[in-house]
Amino acid sequence: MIEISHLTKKYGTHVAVDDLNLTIEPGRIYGFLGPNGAGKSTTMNMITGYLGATEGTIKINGFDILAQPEDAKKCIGYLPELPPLYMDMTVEEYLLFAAELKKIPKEKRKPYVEDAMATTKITDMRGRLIKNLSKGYRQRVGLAQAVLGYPEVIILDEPTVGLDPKQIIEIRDLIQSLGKKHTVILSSHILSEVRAVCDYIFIISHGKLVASEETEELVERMSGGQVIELKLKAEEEKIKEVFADAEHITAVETKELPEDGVTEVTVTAEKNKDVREEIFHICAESDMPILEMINGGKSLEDIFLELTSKEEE
Ligand SMILES: Nc1ncnc2c1ncn2[C@@H]1O[C@H](COP(=O)(O)OP(=O)(O)OP(=O)(O)O)[C@@H](O)[C@H]1O
Repeated sequence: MIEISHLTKKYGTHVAVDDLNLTIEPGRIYGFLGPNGAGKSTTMNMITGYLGATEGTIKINGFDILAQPEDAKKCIGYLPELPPLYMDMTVEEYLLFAAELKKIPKEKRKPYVEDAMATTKITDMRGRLIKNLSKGYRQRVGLAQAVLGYPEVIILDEPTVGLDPKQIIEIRDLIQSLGKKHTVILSSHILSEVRAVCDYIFIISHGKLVASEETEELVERMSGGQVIELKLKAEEEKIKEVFADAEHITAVETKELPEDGVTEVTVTAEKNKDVREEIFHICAESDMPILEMINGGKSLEDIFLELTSKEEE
C-alpha cells in the first residue's frame, strides 16, 4: 500500500506537483494519466525515492521513502522512462548486475534472474547483447529488472513509448499479467492505453489531481447519455415533433443539409440507454427514412480534455 499525502515539488518557483493526496491499494493496476508536463515523471521519481519532495510524505507499506529509504525501496520495482540499460552486456549479465545492485543475496541471484526472464518472456534472449535487441525486447529487459526480487509494487513510466503497435500489445499483455501478482502503477499520456490496462485512473493536470476513479466509473460518469448522429430524409419540423414524445431521449438537435429534404439530427439519450432500436421504430412509423446512423458517444479523449483543460480556463 502506498500513501501519498500533501506531496508537493517545486523547481524554483515552478510548482510541478501541487498538494497531491492519494492512496494505492495492493493488487491492482493504476494508471497515472496526464498531458506532457503534467508532473507524472516527477511524481514517479518521488515515489521511487530518486527525487526529494519539497513538501509532503510518501509511505510505502508504512515505510517513509525519505526516512526509511532501504525498506521502502525494497517494496518497489521501477522502470524509468529511459531505462539505464548497459548495451554491451548480455541480458543475463545485466540482470545479474541489477540483482547485485538490488542487494539480492548472492545465492538467490541466479534463480531470481531466471524467474524474472521467464515472467517477461526473454529467457531465449539471455545470451544476446542488449545493443542487438529490438526496442520491444529492450523494454522487456527493463521490465525484468523491475520485477527482479519480487517487489510488491511495480512502477512503469510511459512503458510503451517508442514501440511499434505489435510491441505495444505485447508489453500491455505483459503488464496485465504482472498485475496478477503485483500492484502496478503506470504513467501514460495515452488514454486508450490506460483504459485498456488499468483498473483505476488518476488524472493529473498542472501537478494537481483532477480525477481519481475506477476506470469504468470514470468513463461512465463523464460520458453522459449515448449520442447518436443521424441523417434522416425528413423536414426539421416533423423530426422535432416526432421525437418530442420519445421516451428515453433527452435532447434532439437538427440541421438542414443542402441535400434535398435531408436533415442531420443529433439525439442524446438518457444515461445507460441504448436508443438505436427505438429510433428505428420512431422513424419507420413516421415514414422518415434513415440514411445514416452513427453511434458517437463521448470518447475518453473528450473526457480527458474536459478535465485537463479546466485549469487553463
Ligand atoms: N529538473 C527540472 N527542473 C525544472 N523543471 C522541471 C524539471 N523536471 C521537470 N520540470 C518541469 O516540471 C513539470 C512536470 O514535469 P514532468 O516531467 O514531471 O511531467 P510529465 O507529466 O512526466 O511529462 P512528460 O510525459 O513530458 O515527461 C514540467 O513543466 C517540467 O518542465
